[in-house]
Amino acid sequence: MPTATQNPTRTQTKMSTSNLPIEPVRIGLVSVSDRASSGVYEDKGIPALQAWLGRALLNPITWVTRLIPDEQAGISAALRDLVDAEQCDLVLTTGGTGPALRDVTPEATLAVADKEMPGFGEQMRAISLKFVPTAILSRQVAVIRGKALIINLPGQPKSIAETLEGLPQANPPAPGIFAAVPYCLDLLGGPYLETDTSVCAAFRPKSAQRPARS
Ligand SMILES: Nc1ncnc2c1ncn2[C@@H]1O[C@H](COP(=O)(O)OP(=O)(O)OP(=O)(O)O)[C@@H](O)[C@H]1O
Ligand SMILES: Nc1nc2c(c(=O)[nH]1)N[C@H]1C(S)=C(S)[C@@H](COP(=O)(O)O)O[C@H]1N2
Repeated sequence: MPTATQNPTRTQTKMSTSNLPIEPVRIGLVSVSDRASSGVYEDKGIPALQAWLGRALLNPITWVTRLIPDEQAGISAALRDLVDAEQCDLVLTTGGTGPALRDVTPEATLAVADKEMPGFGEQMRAISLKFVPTAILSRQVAVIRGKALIINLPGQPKSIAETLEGLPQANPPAPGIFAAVPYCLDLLGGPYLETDTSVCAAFRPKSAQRPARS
């Protein structure tokens, strides 16, 4: 069932030292799973995405969620709806990126793309190899549609934090992909994403940084 909900932990408008309010963000979440969508097992994809993003982001978040089967036309339709009608700034999918016959999330994502962003898939596979040797089986992609960034993540619920957060404390550090998402949204004219640096330090060039909050 389509749903749009507010992040209960970050609803009030906060002010920065520079007096700019923290901007709200609309995030679409799509869990692609034949078994979770038909009730064979409970969906853990959307809760895992909300848990990580709710920890990482200071912005008030409106979630728009979809739990759907591995059907290419349905996945593309959900992505178009989340970007074009629901006006999501960022859309994350989980599941359906592997080599199995029914894994078609990358094809469905590329079908709605204005531009491809290959760096995200490259970095996710590089990070994931530090967790599992089967990381190379994920064909995950990221694309721009309109002013929104759409990113595929693997279906295994633990892979969500692994790929978004990476291993920033490792030597050498392995940055997760989310560090690059705030500046990507800046370049698309989206909301200014602010992160809890203990979870994920957003990287922006100095010229794009706003004063830090106290
Ligand atoms: N949405 C989900 N909720 C809970 N667990 C999941 C979810 N998606 C995947 N998993 C777990 O991760 C494993 C690997 O995910 P994968 O996407 O390959 O599943 P799958 O074999 O394609 O099946 P399905 O599409 O029915 O979830 C699954 O076997 C399941 O244990
Ligand atoms: N970080 C991370 N990446 C991962 C995994 C994982 O557990 N953690 N699982 C891999 C496996 S086993 C598969 S088959 C592919 C594709 O998974 P999907 O079809 O569920 O999207 O993602 C890979 N990438």
